[in-house]
Amino acid sequence: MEATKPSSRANSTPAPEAVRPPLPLLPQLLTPPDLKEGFLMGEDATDPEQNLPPLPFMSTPRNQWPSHPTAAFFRPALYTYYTAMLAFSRRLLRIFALALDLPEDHFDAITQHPMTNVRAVHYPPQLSDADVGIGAHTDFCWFTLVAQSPTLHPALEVLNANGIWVPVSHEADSFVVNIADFLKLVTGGEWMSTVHRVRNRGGEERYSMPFFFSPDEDARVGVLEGFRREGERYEEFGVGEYFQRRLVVDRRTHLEEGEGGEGRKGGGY
Ligand SMILES: O=C(O)CCC(=O)C(=O)O
Ligand SMILES: [Fe+2]
Repeated sequence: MEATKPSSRANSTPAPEAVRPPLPLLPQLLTPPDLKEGFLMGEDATDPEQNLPPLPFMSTPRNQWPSHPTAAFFRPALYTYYTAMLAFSRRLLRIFALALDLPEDHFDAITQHPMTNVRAVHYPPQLSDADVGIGAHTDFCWFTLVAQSPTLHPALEVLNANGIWVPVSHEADSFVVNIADFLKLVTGGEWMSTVHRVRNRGGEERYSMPFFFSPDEDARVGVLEGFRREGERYEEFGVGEYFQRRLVVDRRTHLEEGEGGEGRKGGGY
């Protein structure tokens, strides 16, 4: 369960400002099914650290920084991380463009003021196998870079093509790179979003800091020319709109949809 899900907006077209609501703290979420707690921050044109031009859909503050004096270190520390991860992600997106036989700057035009999130998450040890840190899902961004704390028992698991859950051990000085829905969408399903989950069953505290990197909220995306199948009709759709739909649809429901179907006319989401 994520505190950011705006459940009351499920049936209404969101006002532009409402697509990405203010980012709340994620306190006291130690209730099943998701056994985790954390702080969420993201792109916010009202935070001077981000140096963003005025953007009409981002005119009210989103990030909610703790104000207690003991937390004074937190905002600069997260911004140091955020700034480095944003630059790194932009470079990685260019590498992915080259890997897709596209000019390296192909995605730059729709990733000018990208939707971004850093989550600083704590997973307490699970007391029961019935609990989960975070249930099976794919991420709805271009890709996610996950820094995870070392635990003897790997807690992050990814689902391979044979339906086997593969544990992802901590490796020093490395990130886990999860390909996510927008890369799946533009490649017509050729690149799959990584299905993953967290089960912290080793008795240790676990911390992770995923960085989620998406296209611009006001961009439109569709299946790339080179990945279209003959005879299929394709449509573009708004990134913010897709994001909103994913926020209000349970992630597990999404996993039941036809793989690679999004972006194809009639595929739906
Ligand atoms: O904590 C992790 O390793 C992954 C977290 C995750 O998948 C998510 O927040 O979407
Ligand atoms: Fe995830």
